[in-house]
Amino acid sequence: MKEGMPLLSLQDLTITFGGLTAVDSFYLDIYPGELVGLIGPNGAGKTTVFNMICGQYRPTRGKVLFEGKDITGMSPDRITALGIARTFQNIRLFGNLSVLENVLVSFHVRIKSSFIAPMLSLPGYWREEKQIRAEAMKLLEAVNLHRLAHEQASALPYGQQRRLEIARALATRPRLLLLDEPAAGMNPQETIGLMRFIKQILKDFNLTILLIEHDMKVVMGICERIAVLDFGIKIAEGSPEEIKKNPRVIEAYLGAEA
Ligand SMILES: Nc1ncnc2c1ncn2[C@@H]1O[C@H](COP(=O)(O)OP(=O)(O)OP(=O)(O)O)[C@@H](O)[C@H]1O
Repeated sequence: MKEGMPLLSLQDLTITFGGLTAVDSFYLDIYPGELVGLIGPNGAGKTTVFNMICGQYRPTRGKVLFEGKDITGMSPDRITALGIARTFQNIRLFGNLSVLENVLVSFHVRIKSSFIAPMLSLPGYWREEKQIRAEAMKLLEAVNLHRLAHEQASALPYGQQRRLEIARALATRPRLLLLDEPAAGMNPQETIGLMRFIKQILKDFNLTILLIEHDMKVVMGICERIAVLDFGIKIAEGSPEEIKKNPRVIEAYLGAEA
């Protein structure tokens, strides 16, 4: 067990839609600097967990604590401002805008969504457009997309669109980054690149990452710890080695295939 306070603590997290309990009393602690995987068969409730962390869904029961603070039921904007960012299963970019413009939009969202901003009128607080552009370019450099800054986003190969999407999430300066199936639709080479990329940003941006992923090579290759959901219930948690040989996990996946 890790020492100190978890960055994110999910406690008894539960949500029902009509008669269906999509997530049932889910507990998970994530510590600063960790890269944790969240896996499970289709429909297990993984994305629903993300939606409850980020404020898209309000849990029926239970709590989301971030840095010890109860953020359950807060608006997505406020949660972003507190330092949680996410990407989606389906890439969400402004395809007709350039790579740079896509990141600029995210910076503007960050400034707008900061609930302290309107109260501050300190000179120099409001960054000039020029400074924001410089910052956006710096971010693109850090994720090695700067050479493509003026390309149209939709013209990028799939793997780079994924990186751009992650760069947009990074523009909000998160402490916690939630990645929803980042390797989906990637070819094997793009997947290897993505794994390196995730490990690199974890370090370079001082992040903590929770990752949903179906590609077991990715999950087993980069996660230190993995939680497994099946029909909304956590059936296992442990190291990749432990998860690989866990009979309940094997059964859940074999059952899903059959
Ligand atoms: N807004 C909603 N209204 C009704 N049911 C929902 C809603 N959101 C999710 N569900 C249901 O909750 C369950 C879990 O869905 P979720 O998308 O979280 O699964 P998942 O593990 O992310 O699946 P996948 O791997 O296929 O993306 C599913 O049965 C889904 O139909």
